Amino acid sequence: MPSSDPAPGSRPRGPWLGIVADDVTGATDVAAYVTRTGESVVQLFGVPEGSLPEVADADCVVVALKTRSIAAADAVEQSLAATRWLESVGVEHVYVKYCSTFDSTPAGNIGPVVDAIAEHRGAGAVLVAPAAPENGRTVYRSRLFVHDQLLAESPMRDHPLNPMRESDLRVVLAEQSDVPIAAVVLPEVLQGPEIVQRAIDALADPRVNVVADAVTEADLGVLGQVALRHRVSSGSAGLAAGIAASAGHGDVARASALPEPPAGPVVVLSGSCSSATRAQVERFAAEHPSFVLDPVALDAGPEHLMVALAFVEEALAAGEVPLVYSTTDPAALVGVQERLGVEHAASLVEAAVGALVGRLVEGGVRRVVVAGGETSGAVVAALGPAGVRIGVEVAPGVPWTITLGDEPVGLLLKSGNFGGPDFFEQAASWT
Ligand SMILES: Nc1ncnc2c1ncn2[C@@H]1O[C@H](COP(=O)(O)OP(=O)(O)O)[C@@H](O)[C@H]1O
Ligand SMILES: O=C(O)[C@@H](O)C(=O)COP(=O)(O)O
Repeated sequence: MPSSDPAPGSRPRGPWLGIVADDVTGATDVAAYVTRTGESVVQLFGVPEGSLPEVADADCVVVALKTRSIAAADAVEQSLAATRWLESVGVEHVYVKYCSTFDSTPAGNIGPVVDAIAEHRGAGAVLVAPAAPENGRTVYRSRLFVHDQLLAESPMRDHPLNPMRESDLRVVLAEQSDVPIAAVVLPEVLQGPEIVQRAIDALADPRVNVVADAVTEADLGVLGQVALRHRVSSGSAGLAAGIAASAGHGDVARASALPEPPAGPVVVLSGSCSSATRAQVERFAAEHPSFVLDPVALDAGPEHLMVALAFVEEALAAGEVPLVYSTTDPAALVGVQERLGVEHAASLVEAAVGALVGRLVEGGVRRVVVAGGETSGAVVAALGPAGVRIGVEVAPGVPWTITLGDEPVGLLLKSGNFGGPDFFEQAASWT
């Protein structure tokens, strides 16, 4: 039987919504969406050791993990640890945030993580709703669209780590999960939460993952009302905002008074090879000093990284906003991956970006713009903040974040496919 949570209504004290996000940019995306609804949101990197003062005052806590592309068993273990921690601070609903393009492989990690958290919390039905219409992700008849293309026909089919070659989410999920899969289709969603809930209640299986259609924010509002009746739900930032809005206790004034990043030198780092980022890199590199980080050269020894660092320091000294990127097109990427191995190539880039950002922040950089989820994970791991406050959005789902602690740094962590062609310019000239 689906298990029910306390009904939405008066404002709870302390965090009521806990989000386990499978990468760092996905976490900032969902944090921004929930922030918009007037809830106060704190984003943490990993599971904290003890309590944090910022958490007690928050309505929503997002735990950003880096579990999207690791072994499923590790992803499950970390996600359960995050869930337990969120439960320890009192959250009522646990939301599993994954990519709006359902980034995963037959080994996981969406299915294994959703199933493990659902089992841990004794959940019955879990919504699986990755739609994020504002960023062009819609789900109809369980097929995921990226703007006007089916997922499997979109640039996601060439993703470096998880090429998505199937658009029917029931098929994708069935490869990763033994739990029965059902669908809630748009005509049901359009009839409102009671009809959706009735459809779920009519399902024979006590434990079921329910792929839910949604093509508008209003659809996600309906699903949000349904999700609030359950202990666990899952999707991208879209459904999380639907849940937060449906809870109905957001403080609208708070959403319009968000913090700005600290002033100071800016660098742009890009390890994303997604199509949106490629266009952003091309445009920014035409106007600003830029350095190509080459995994093959990184593999040859430390010199390439030293050259990159010197290049950036020189540009900063000249008052420029430098760009360092490994961003490349699908054909070149395949060439590098065949030569070095997918994981080794990625880890070379990520280690280099991490090493660079550590030195640059030590040297006084106060705003770091990063493209790519895994790449952002490497940046955060290198800088090591416990968490961030959520600031103003530069593009939908891409907010400035400000590190907690004494010497705040502004981090703008961009999911690969987010932002328009001028995104880096917008970020670099942000006042
Ligand atoms: N030139 C390259 N060759 C091989 N791998 C690369 C290259 N550039 C980036 N990568 C790797 O590709 C992955 C891109 O993923 P990510 O940073 O999450 O970007 P996105 O958000 O676009 O998915 C990272 O692991 C990164 O290290
Ligand atoms: O849901 C989304 O699309 C994003 O929040 C996200 O997770 C994107 O992943 P990356 O492109 O790997 O950052």
